[in-house]
Amino acid sequence: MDTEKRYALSLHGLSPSRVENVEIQKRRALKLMRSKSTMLEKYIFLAQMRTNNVRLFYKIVLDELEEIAPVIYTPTVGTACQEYSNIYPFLAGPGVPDGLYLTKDSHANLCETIKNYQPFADEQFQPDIAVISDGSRILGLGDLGVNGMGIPIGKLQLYVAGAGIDPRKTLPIILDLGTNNEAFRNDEFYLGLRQPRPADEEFYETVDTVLSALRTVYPRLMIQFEDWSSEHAFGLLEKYQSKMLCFNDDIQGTGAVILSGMINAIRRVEKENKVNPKDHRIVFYGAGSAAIGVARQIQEYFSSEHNMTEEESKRLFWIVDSKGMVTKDRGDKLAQHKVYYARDDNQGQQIKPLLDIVNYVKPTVLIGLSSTTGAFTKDVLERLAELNKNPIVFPLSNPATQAECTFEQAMQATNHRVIFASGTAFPAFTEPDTGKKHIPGQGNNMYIFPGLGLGAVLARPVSISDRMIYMTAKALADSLTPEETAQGWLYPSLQRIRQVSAVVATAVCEEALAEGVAQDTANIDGKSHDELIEYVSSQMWTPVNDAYGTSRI
Ligand SMILES: NC(=O)C1=CN([C@@H]2O[C@H](COP(=O)(O)OP(=O)(O)OC[C@H]3O[C@@H](n4cnc5c(N)ncnc54)[C@H](OP(=O)(O)O)[C@@H]3O)[C@@H](O)[C@H]2O)C=CC1
Ligand SMILES: CC(=O)C(=O)O
Ligand SMILES: [Mg+2]
Repeated sequence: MDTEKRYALSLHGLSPSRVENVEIQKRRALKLMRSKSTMLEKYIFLAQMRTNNVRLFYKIVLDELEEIAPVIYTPTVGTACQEYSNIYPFLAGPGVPDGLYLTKDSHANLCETIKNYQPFADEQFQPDIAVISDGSRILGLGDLGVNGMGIPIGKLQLYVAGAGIDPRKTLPIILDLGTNNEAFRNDEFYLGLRQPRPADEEFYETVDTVLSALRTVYPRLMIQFEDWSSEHAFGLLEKYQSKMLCFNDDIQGTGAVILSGMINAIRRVEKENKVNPKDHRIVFYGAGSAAIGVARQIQEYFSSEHNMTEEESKRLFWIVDSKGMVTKDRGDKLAQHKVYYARDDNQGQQIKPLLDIVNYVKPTVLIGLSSTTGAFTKDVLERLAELNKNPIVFPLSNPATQAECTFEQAMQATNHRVIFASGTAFPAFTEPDTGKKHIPGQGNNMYIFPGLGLGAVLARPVSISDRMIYMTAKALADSLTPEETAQGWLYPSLQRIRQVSAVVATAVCEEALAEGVAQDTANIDGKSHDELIEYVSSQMWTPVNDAYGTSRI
């Protein structure tokens, strides 16, 4: 802050005399952050910086996204959530809320409680996007109750960094309905309700009340459901998808991002190994919200782009859950979301070990969304490499501790032939003999949700259709530069995240216009594709053009 401003605001004499620009502030902050010995300490340091100096925080996040994303997002956000009740008092500054905490008791004056989250007391800055979780399935770490707040916060930080949503227009929400995590309920430091989660009737009624209140207070709000257990994730999506502006990131965002990487992997093996796309056989290890969401998107791709009938495209998938391969005649009552993909051609065979399933199916693609560390063993990976010149292996569970295998394990077991993407970024792998360096893909919904949200905010469709989600996947797949494609990458460089989000947001606007459901058409209708990308990009908030949230120095 310059000297004149200090006088104007009566802040003169309250800080050292030197007036600094944001570049030197950034260098100092990075030096301090890098000196921290653990990732959690870095997380706490950055959370404090966000409270004290939002502008500097986002300058650093944007400029150094590849270094900072693993701190504010997966994997460290997983540790932060596990520790949230222990670190919470040291994260935000006094009087600066980090998000909106709702319980059933807030009901009496719900709208007032929602309005009470006003870090920016200005009509102009009403929230555009809320990310809401009930903390029941936080990454692959299970029920973390109120500690799950780290997830909505982290996702919204990526909305700002990735798609230029103004931080003043973001609303992180945790709906604290208790927790079934007994260790937390017995922990003296746990900050949430110490009661078991309610039965379904009360659950759906409470969520309904909260969503109605949110929409009453902020009628333009887009709501992202995040990390709700699969038991409820599908039910909520089905109930609200066509009724309000919302989507489920774990089902739809993940579906789109993985389809996108899969399109590029399929193109690669078609070009290099002449594998006919229709000959793919895809095993999903895990059958929860993420796996089924991904399967649905990939199926849509085969139906739309490869003219397969629904029955043909459905038969490309074998789904595996904790009891083994999902079949119609397994003898247990399948959860509703598993029924569609349950096989009926297994001739009575029920197979459980993954290696046996691989031998039975002979897959070209193995996708992990099971939160089961190390499930893709050396034997499994070696067998895939025998079956395929370039096996496609996506261990997508988060954080890295839950991943089905590491990049190094996949490279070693396949003689460096694997086509790979994981949910949390793994380090690059260097071939010991040749020194050739391989960069793994990161199949994480962070490539989709920021652009999807920005597109929804700009076009304000009545609701988010399945086709819009599908179009984001195609746009992301086509967003790679020729250099990125030549290197065999499945996803674009994170450094280009804003360009990529502009392309994704444009796809949403175009599809909303095509479907005739866009409500804010004045600025987007009648523009060419390139003009629309330019317009979308021009709407992104940047920390350098805005003095908001600067510190006192
Ligand atoms: N990369 C990305 O962008 C994303 C990654 N994810 C990750 O996906 C994972 C799963 O999320 P979600 O689907 O919501 O979670 P769920 O807990 O609903 O699903 C987990 C699934 O894995 C199955 N499973 C558990 N143990 C085994 C086992 N030993 N063998 C085979 N299957 C097993 C479960 O079986 P059963 O049904 O029998 O219990 C269940 O179907 C999480 O780690 C999450 O972080 C999620 C969203 C995005
Ligand atoms: C990335 C994400 O949304 C998850 O792991 O749940
Ligand atoms: Mg999630």
